[in-house]
Amino acid sequence: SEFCDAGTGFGDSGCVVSSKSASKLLIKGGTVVNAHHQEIADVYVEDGIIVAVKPNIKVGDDVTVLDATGKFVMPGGIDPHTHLAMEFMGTETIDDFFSGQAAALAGGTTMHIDFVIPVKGSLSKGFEAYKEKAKKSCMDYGFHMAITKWDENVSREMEIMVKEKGINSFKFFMAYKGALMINDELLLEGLKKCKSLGALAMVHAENGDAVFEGQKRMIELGITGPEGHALSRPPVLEGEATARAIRLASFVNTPLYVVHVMSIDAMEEIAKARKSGQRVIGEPVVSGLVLDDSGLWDPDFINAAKQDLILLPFSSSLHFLSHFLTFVNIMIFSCFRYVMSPPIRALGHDKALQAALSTGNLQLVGTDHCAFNSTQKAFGIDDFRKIPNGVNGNTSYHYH
Ligand SMILES: NC(=O)NCCC(=O)O
Ligand SMILES: [Zn+2]
Repeated sequence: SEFCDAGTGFGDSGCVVSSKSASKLLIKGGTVVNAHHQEIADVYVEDGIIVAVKPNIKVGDDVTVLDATGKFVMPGGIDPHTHLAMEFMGTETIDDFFSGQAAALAGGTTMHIDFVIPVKGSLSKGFEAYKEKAKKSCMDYGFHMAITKWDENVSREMEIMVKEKGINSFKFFMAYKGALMINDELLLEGLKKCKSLGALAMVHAENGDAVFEGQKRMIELGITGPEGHALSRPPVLEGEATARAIRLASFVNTPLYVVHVMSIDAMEEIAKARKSGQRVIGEPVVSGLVLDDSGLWDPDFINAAKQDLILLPFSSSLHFLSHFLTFVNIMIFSCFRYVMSPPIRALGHDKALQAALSTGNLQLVGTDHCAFNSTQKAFGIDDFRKIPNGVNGNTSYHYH
């Protein structure tokens, strides 16, 4: 593939790195962007290691030269939060370890960390399954692992993951009642185990019991559309779970990583804990940083529909019908596209999260890339609770 040819081959994918292109490479004339500044310069690489960054580097014929004039040359991004080939809510994400990684590479991300989901609670079975899924990889990746139940075996397997498989971060879902959700007792066991292993505990922080209650309330009120998703799991439930996880981590005295911080409520809990000296990391995601919940409500639905219909080339009735159905599909499901958990929040949370990132109250950005197509999103056409949760975002990771 073109990705393999670019010298990024990895794993069992059959990629072969050509010796000429990989051993000596000059990236010429681009705008080199580093943390401290940017300048037009050449980048000389030998055996995968950057040897020099300066203007007008002269090289011999044995060096592969890439002309980067007019382009930015910057370090590859590391996306700490993705879900590729994830089986979730009765379906599987549309991006697997090839298509998802190809999308990431196109946007300048060169490494990502995905979440292994245990198989019936078994970490080793989950690990084997994800190793298989990842065989088609075309870039670097690592794994976190979710913990979805607790017993002696899980405890032992956590040790094996850390000591033998190179996984040292474990995620606990405080939401998705009846599926991935764990209770406080399990969270405490998990935190203690992470502490004893020197592993990092991560939480998806929403109060799953209250979300369940909120969802029932929406359905009783007759609110079945995507806006019910946001209304049923407001920021207060994210703030509550974030505060609870932080306090339990403090009780156990172990570090905590809060994934996809979507609200001011959660962010302020993290900021407060950090100020008091607790080791807590907060990760906003691209969708939460740059979008607001207006996509879920879409007030222009009818107007947009009229305009597009006039432009449609309907030379035959069949042609018209097919365009119309495609159009309806796009319009209806455009708001479904924004359904993820915790939800994309009302205007204002995005800017506050950006500010928290720039002042250091939040530490790193992920994408939570978890893509479903419109057919999959349509599972929830009559009931927002059945819309597979997740948004895309890994191609645009670097642009934001
Ligand atoms: N975030 C989301 O909606 N989907 C991915 C699974 C998760 O991280 O909760
Ligand atoms: Zn996620």
